[in-house]
Amino acid sequence: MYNFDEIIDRRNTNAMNTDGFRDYIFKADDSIVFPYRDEEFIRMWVADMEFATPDVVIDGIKERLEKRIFGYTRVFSDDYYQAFSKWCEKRYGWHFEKKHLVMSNGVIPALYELVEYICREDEKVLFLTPSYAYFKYAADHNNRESVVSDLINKAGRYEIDFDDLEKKAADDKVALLILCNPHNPTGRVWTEDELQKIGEISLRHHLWVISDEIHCDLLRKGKQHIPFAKVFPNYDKIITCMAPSKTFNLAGLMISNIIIPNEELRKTWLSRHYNFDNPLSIAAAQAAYEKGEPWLEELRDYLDENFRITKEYINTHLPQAHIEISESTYLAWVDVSEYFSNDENLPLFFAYKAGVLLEGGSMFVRNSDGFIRLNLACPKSVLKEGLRRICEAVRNKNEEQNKYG
Ligand SMILES: Cc1ncc(COP(=O)(O)O)c(C/N=C2\CONC2=O)c1O
Repeated sequence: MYNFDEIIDRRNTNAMNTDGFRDYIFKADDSIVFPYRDEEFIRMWVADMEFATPDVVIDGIKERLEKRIFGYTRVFSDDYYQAFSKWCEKRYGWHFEKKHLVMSNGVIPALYELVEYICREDEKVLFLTPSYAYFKYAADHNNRESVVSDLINKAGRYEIDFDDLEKKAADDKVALLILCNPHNPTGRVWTEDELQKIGEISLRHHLWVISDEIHCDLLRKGKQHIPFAKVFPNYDKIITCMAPSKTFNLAGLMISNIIIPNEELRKTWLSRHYNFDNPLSIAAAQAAYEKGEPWLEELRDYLDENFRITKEYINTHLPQAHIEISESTYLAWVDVSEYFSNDENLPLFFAYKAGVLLEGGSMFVRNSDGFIRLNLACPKSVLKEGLRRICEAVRNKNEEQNKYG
């Protein structure tokens, strides 16, 4: 019913995806001159999608536009809470109180604020690696120390080293665990047993836990998301971050749901946070939660097929690479270490040699050398061209190496 094969021109939309890659991936290094015009790149890097947001969301925005006044706005009406809370109850069997919900213009801005509100200046932030780099930046921004616990890669399935996590959590100065649930970049969907163990460690060491669940709606068919707070309903030091931004391709509308059950922390948030919201974003998010489910289910089918295509193609054309189908997200995590030395700048190699923009290597804090992360949320025709270019560039590199030693 929905056309995910449509190629949509994003030029002249101020999109990070098309216009921000030199700054973000290559640190605005003007000495790098690529043999590709910007529009010739296949873009598989930043985590937003090449698909139009659902028609029901656009209709919701249009309906609000027709009210024609866009003054100071906040989520006052019960409608928004009803839409989002019903979404969580239906899809995750999880209920939270209306007074616990606060709004943020992004999960990352929320992390930046919450690290400051939760951690004293000499306290530390703990998270699992490889990691989305902004978990570290949230600590750095607040001059709080980061402590990391490396995930263990068991033949492509990442698992938590609970002994190491416990050891790090036992440090009296570690005050906060930022949990990525589901996990970016490995795609893991944590099981109830894993969440139980994480929670037991957190409670034993009196940690605050921010459970960043921004990817929770984008699971492979058959997988089930479990909100961390659902496993520990009586522990009020858990903050849950969810949003329509990844699910419905709305990241530019800057609206996220932050659930803070702890009264004191919520009071701090409400007194310190700039507590106004964009009226068009509220309308978009509410429409998404009320009417977006059919689109989401078709999107999930499309992404599942994109993962199948990607695994098959890489297994065929790069036999020494290793890829497992991610349990969640639209991000494939590919081990290409057999083809590269550890110090290779993978994003630079693939941008220059393949005309593909991707993230990888040291962009995920640590425990990620030799890996590339591919955004598969694009039309199949674009995906296939990107995979063709990636594999051809690696094969050519290999042939050159074999020829010249
Ligand atoms: C785990 C996680 N949390 C938060 C965010 C961003 O939240 P926002 O501030 O947009 O609400 C992202 C986006 N991840 C991205 C964005 O580009 N590349 C990534 O891996 C994410 O992966």
